[in-house]
Amino acid sequence: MEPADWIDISVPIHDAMLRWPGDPAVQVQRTHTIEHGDEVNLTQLSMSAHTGTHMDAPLHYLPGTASMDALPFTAIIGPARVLTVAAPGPISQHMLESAGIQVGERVLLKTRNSDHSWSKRAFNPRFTALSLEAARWLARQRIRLLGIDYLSVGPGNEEGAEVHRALLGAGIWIIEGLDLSAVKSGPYELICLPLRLAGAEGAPARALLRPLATQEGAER
Ligand SMILES: Nc1ccccc1C(=O)C[C@H](N)C(=O)O
Repeated sequence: MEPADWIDISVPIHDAMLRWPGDPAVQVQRTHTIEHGDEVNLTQLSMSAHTGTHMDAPLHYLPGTASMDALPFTAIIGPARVLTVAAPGPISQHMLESAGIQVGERVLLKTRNSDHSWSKRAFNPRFTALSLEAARWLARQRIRLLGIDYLSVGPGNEEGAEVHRALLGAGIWIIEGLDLSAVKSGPYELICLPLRLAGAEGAPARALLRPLATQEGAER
């Protein structure tokens, strides 16, 4: 029996892509072109480390803490659960609690952000994010990894910073900017590999999911 195919849950990186307000423009420029007489095709990149699908290290909000160098591979490779949160508004503790999240889980939240190809639209200041109480609850649950389908796990106000501090302070690594439009709730195998940016507080990442064999409909 063939294993199910991997699904790419990272967004393409290109000049016109959506970015967090305040982040520099993304530039993916061809500096050498074979057709123009160059020996090779070559691209030069300029962007924030928090562009598109990316990870946040504790250092993003907590001075003196772990940078991307210290990323434990166990956070980014292994079984993960996609949890659909269909309700509008901030994600509450109750919504997560009723899903029975366990210690050590890798949790990817598919919210209403996924209804609208978020990465192809203008910045939505009312994107769906975690409430502070939900973030604090996840911190107490000691999950391993939290992913979300927008450029931030926390709302775009002061509470967003508190949400990050609660999660990162509990040793929970974060993936933001996921494209979960092609996946439904259920158990998956996750591989997320952020770039090894030395000493950095974040890094762009490629992320893939594959339905676990136990998932209904995954076997063919
Ligand atoms: N890219 C930025 C540029 C300037 C200031 C904040 C940010 C952020 O990304 C904060 C956001 N709440 C985050 O998910 O980390």
